[in-house]
Amino acid sequence: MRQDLASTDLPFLKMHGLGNDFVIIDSRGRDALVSPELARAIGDRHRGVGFDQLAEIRDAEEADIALDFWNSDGSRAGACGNATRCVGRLMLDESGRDSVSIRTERGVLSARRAGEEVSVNMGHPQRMWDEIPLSHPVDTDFLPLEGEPVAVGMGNPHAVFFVPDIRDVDVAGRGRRVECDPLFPERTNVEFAEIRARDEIRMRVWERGTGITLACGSGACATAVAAHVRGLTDRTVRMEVDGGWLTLDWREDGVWMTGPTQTVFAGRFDLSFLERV
Ligand SMILES: N[C@H](CCC[C@H](N)C(=O)O)C(=O)O
Repeated sequence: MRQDLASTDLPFLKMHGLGNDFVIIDSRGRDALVSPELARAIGDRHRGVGFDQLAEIRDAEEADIALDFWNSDGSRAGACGNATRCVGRLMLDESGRDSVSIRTERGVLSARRAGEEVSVNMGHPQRMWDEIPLSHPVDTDFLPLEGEPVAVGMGNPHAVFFVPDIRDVDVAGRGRRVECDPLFPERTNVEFAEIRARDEIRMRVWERGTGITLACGSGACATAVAAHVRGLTDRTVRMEVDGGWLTLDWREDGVWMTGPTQTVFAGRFDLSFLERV
């Protein structure tokens, strides 16, 4: 029976960047196949495979590839820095080049080798209330919420709180509440950051549509931008997240993020799994 199904098996790759974990499906040469239902089914850590985000690779005309991102609740994410670095790693290895271009909802991003690690230019941060987006005009440097977070868009919305001691923060409780605050019409990702030095930040994250994750690349970029905007750090910082360390560098051409990537395993979904979706 399984052999009859073999031709309809769907291969995927499980990768992670600092424990921010992804299922990657390569749809080059065919139509996109991921739907909200399929994303939810694969994203279920008990009945499916489980992931923080699903990334679907697609053909692109103006870049080497295009990438679509899905959260485990079936919603779309406009940006996903760590998955961009992971797929960047695949494309750098596949092409043998030092740089590849990746089209995402927020534009064409560039991924480069950085020794054993991968750097991605996540583009310019969005600071206008309607770009992020927020529901009405407010000071994006000090949002009118308890704790006065900074609002930053990196192709997806982020609210960054500065806290004296990260160990005292109820990330799930506060994250869940802020994610759905009416100030954010498309909900928001929520970061909590403790400044350790002008070049070092400790950050924990609650991701929109996913919950607590060990790392969030776009969230790390948003946090570095927010800290610099508030005058707390320089333009280059090292950031410790639950899954390890990233380097963020806010340059003239955008926010560069550098860190490790890892392939966990290659798997296949069989037709019976897909038919249950
Ligand atoms: N983990 C991702 C971000 C996912 C953001 C997603 N939760 C959203 O709805 O915007 C990253 O490395 O940037």
